[in-house]
Amino acid sequence: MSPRIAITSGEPAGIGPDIILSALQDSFAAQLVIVGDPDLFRRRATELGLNIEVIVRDDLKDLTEHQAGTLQVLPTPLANAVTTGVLDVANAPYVLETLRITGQGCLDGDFDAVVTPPVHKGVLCETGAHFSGHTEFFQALCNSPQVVMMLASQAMRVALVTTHLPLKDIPAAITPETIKTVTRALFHDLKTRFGCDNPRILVCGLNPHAGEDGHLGHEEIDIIIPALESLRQEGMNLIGPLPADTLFQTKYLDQADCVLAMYHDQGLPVLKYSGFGNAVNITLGLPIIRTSVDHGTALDLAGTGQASDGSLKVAIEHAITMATNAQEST
Ligand SMILES: NC(=O)C1=CN([C@@H]2O[C@H](COP(=O)(O)OP(=O)(O)OC[C@H]3O[C@@H](n4cnc5c(N)ncnc54)[C@H](O)[C@@H]3O)[C@@H](O)[C@H]2O)C=CC1
Ligand SMILES: NCC(=O)COP(=O)(O)O
Repeated sequence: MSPRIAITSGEPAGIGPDIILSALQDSFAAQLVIVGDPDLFRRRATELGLNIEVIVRDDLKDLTEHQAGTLQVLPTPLANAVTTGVLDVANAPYVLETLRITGQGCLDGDFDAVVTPPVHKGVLCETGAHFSGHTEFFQALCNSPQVVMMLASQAMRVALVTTHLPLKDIPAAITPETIKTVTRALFHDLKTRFGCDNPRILVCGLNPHAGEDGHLGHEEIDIIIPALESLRQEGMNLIGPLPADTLFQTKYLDQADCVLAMYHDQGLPVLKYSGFGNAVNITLGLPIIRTSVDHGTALDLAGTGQASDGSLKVAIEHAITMATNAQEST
């Protein structure tokens, strides 16, 4: 049976609904179900001039294979009607509820994977919830000890030791234990989910020039090098730490299955420069499959028809492939 993929609506005022409506005009070999408010999609389709049929599915048993040009929606009500492009904190609980329903549905076996269009982290935090990202939300929901954010483009995969942290908190978060648990989770998923038999991981230093032998910072000598050495004793193929400013070149990337960056803005700008709009964000270390887009809510583009659906299509295709592989391996 083809996999059943749940797709959240993302921030309702942003481009999430637009890219869903646009992407689902294509065919996908899966049952796709949107968890969101059907009226949101009907209104946005009208605004965008798209002719797409919104089918309400109150019962998941009624889901069918995706038909291009249709949207099957598991209804979840918004608090307020949406003004396109304008955030409304009253709708933030709706966004969180769609994440809870889809994450729990994956844990319960109702869905084979969840795909998440972008949410607005700021408006979710305004509810008083501490929301730094889907990655951390699903980690908490699944009670997972260690998750890893990994983005993949045609050119490269980039995983992160730390996720959504203020810059000032990063050095303290780079500990031997974090490096080891993140690298083990990455190594495991590269083998089991991405078919890398003996994953080769290129590791960035934290400081400029990877610390320049201790003259530009000590984290490499005190923490990163010993942690990598200990992981090598476990049989992992690790290269580095290398200076992050020169690591992203073909000579090194061609030797590796993934780059491990120490923090968000060390690795992701390079990946996004090479493939913005066509990359996928995958959370590793979860008991469920979760993929996402490589971009944010782009409130400026919502309702204009100018938002690219490329990354969402890649995220859906990755979720289908990962879910199919998981079905075949059981
Ligand atoms: N997966 C997620 O939930 C993510 C959510 N965000 C959130 O999105 C919000 C806005 O973040 P920004 O940094 O402004 O990033 P953004 O990605 O929303 O926008 C950055 C620029 O890229 C353009 N852009 C974004 N997506 C596009 C698309 N699909 N097609 C064409 N152009 C596109 C925008 O118009 C803007 O010029 C923040 O609250 C952030 O936390 C950001 C990244 C990922
Ligand atoms: N820059 C990637 C990003 O912020 C996405 O985070 P998440 O919401 O997938 O955890």
